[in-house]
Amino acid sequence: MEKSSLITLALSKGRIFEDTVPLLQAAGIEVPESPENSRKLILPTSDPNLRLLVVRASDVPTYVQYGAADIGIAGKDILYEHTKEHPGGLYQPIDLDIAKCRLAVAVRQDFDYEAAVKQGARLRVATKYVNVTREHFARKGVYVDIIKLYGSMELAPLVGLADAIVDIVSTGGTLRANGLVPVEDVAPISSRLIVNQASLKTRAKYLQPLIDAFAAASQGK
Ligand SMILES: Nc1ncnc2c1ncn2[C@@H]1O[C@H](COP(=O)(O)OP(=O)(O)OP(=O)(O)O)[C@@H](O)[C@H]1O
Ligand SMILES: O=P(O)(O)OC[C@H]1O[C@H](OP(=O)(O)OP(=O)(O)O)[C@H](O)[C@@H]1O
Repeated sequence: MEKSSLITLALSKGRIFEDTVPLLQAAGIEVPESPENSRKLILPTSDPNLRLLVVRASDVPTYVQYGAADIGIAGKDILYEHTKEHPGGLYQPIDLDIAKCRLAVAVRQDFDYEAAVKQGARLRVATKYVNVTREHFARKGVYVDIIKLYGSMELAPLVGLADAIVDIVSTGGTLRANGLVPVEDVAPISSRLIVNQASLKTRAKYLQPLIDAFAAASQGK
């Protein structure tokens, strides 16, 4: 097969993979192996022109930006952080309306967030989402010290590492299980299709039909 006809799509395993398979199926593309039952990081599809790269959710924009993948699927939370630090190079044509959740500020049940904000106290906020958090509190005019974490943010207020966290909330179950409450929404989140801008120019013939198929499948959900 001519190399340039092969399209590489980067995505993460778990919820994004699971929500993407039905979109591919709607486009007539089957994925015979899944990251749940295979250790392979490059997965073929029933379309000989399309393969999948299984990478960490936070790494998807990097693979696409550098052209190691032509196209990818990433949460707006990840995209926001990535594009702040590495602007340009990524085209984000479609909101796929999958992996829906929200970014929110949460605190311990016994922490009076409104009072702390009113008093103009300097808040310590733990998060993986440093840029979106800095901008959120700057908009509110609240001074914050941001502590970068890579996961299990819910722990930080429980052990005195932070007054508040900014994290993903969906059902609210994780916050509840840890005695935390959401006090403020930061941004609604869903996943977007992202495309390497150079690939789109040089390989539109192969990429555009796939982008159109994703658009149709996500609208028909
Ligand atoms: N509970 C949830 N419900 C719905 N969508 C979610 C939920 N948690 C995260 N997401 C969305 O799904 C995306 C992928 O989440 P996933 O848990 O697979 O990766 P991650 O653990 O956040 O990232 P990484 O592995 O790079 O640290 C997130 O970027 C977010 O947009
Ligand atoms: O409001 P909820 O429905 O409880 O969802 C929120 C949780 O979901 C995500 O964690 P996930 O389950 O993906 O685990 P991980 O990101 O730590 O792997 C996120 O980091 C929150 O902790």
